[in-house]
Amino acid sequence: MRGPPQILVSTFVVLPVGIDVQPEPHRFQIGLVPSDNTRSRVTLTFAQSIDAKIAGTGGRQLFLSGEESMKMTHWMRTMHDGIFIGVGTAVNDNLQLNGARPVIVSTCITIHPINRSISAVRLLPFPAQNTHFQYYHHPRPIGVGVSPWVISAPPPKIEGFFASEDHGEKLQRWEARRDVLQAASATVILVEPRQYVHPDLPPATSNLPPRAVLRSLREEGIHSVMVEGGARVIQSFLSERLADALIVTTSPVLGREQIPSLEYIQTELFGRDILVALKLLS
Ligand SMILES: NC(=O)C1=CN([C@@H]2O[C@H](COP(=O)(O)OP(=O)(O)OC[C@H]3O[C@@H](n4cnc5c(N)ncnc54)[C@H](O)[C@@H]3O)[C@@H](O)[C@H]2O)C=CC1
Ligand SMILES: Nc1nc(O)c(N)c(N[C@@H]2O[C@H](COP(=O)(O)O)[C@@H](O)[C@H]2O)n1
Repeated sequence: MRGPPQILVSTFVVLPVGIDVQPEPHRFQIGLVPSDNTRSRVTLTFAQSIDAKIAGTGGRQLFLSGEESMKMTHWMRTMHDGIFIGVGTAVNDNLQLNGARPVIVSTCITIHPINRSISAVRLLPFPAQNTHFQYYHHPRPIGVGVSPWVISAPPPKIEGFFASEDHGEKLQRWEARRDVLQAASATVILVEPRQYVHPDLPPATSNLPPRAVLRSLREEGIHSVMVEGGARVIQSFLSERLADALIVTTSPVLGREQIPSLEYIQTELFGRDILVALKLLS
C-alpha cells in the first residue's frame, strides 16, 4: 500500500497544494486541530459487529476487522502521537499497539478487578506478559515497541459517610502498583481525580476526567491520540463530546453468540449507507 488509505487522507491529512501523498507516515500532519488547543486532538475509533457489539460475552475479545481494515487501523495508529486505551482493554486483550506511543488510562479509585488483587505482581498483569512489552524489551522486525505511559491518580481520601477507613492501605497498594509499572519501563503520569460533589454521596464514577487527561497529554507533547476503547472509555469520551473525528469499522458478523453461523455474501455502499448481505446457515 502506497500511503494511507483514502478515507484517512480525507479525514486527517493536510497537504500543500500540488504535493502528492508520500508513503512515510511521519510526514503527514493530522489536520483539524481541536477548537480547544490546550488538549490533545482525539480520533475515536473502534470496530463493531452489525449488531453493534465491540466485545463478546464476558468481555471476550472479538476479532472483527478483516485483513484490510486492520491494516487501515495500523496505518491510522502511525498517524497519531499516541494510542489511547482503558486499563480494561490493556488487561483483557493481548495487544501489540505498534505504531505510536500507547497511553493507558487506569484508576484505582473504586473497585476494579485489578485493584482487588493483593500481590504486587498481579496488580497489573500487563507489564509481564503483554505482547507490547515484549516488543519493547525484545524488539522484533515487525515492530519496535515504545514504552507505554499510564495515566492514573492516587486514591483520593474520601471524607464523610462514605469515608474509606482503609485509605492508607489503598494508597500503599496503588504505590506498589505504580512501582511495578515503572520497573517494567512504563511512565506514570498523574492527573487530578474528579472532585466528589458531596461528602455524603457515594462517588459517582471511578473514571479519570477525560478532559484533564487530554490536557496532561498535550503538556507531555502528545498532540493527537487515537482512542481505541474499550467500551467504558468510548462511552465516557462520547458523553463528554470529546471526539474530533470518529472512524468506525463495521464487520459483517454478529456479535451475539446464540445466533447460528452466517455466510458472508457482499457489502455494498449505497450513497452514504453500508449494505451488508449475509445468509443464515441452518
Ligand atoms: N472492537 C473494538 O474496537 C475494541 C474492543 N475492545 C473491547 O472492550 C473491552 C474492554 O472494555 P471495558 O471493560 O469497558 O474497559 P476499558 O478499556 O474501557 O477500560 C475501563 C477502565 O479504564 C479506567 N478509566 C479511567 N478513566 C476512565 C474514563 N474517563 N472513562 C472510562 N474508563 C476510565 C477505569 O479503571 C475503567 O474501569 C474488551 O472486551 C475489549 O476486547 C477494546 C478496544 C477496541
Ligand atoms: N480495529 C479493530 N478491529 C478489531 O477487530 C479489534 N478487535 C480491535 N481492537 C483493538 O485493537 C487492539 C488489538 O490490536 P493489535 O493486536 O494491537 O494490533 C485491541 O486491544 C483493541 O484496542 N480493533
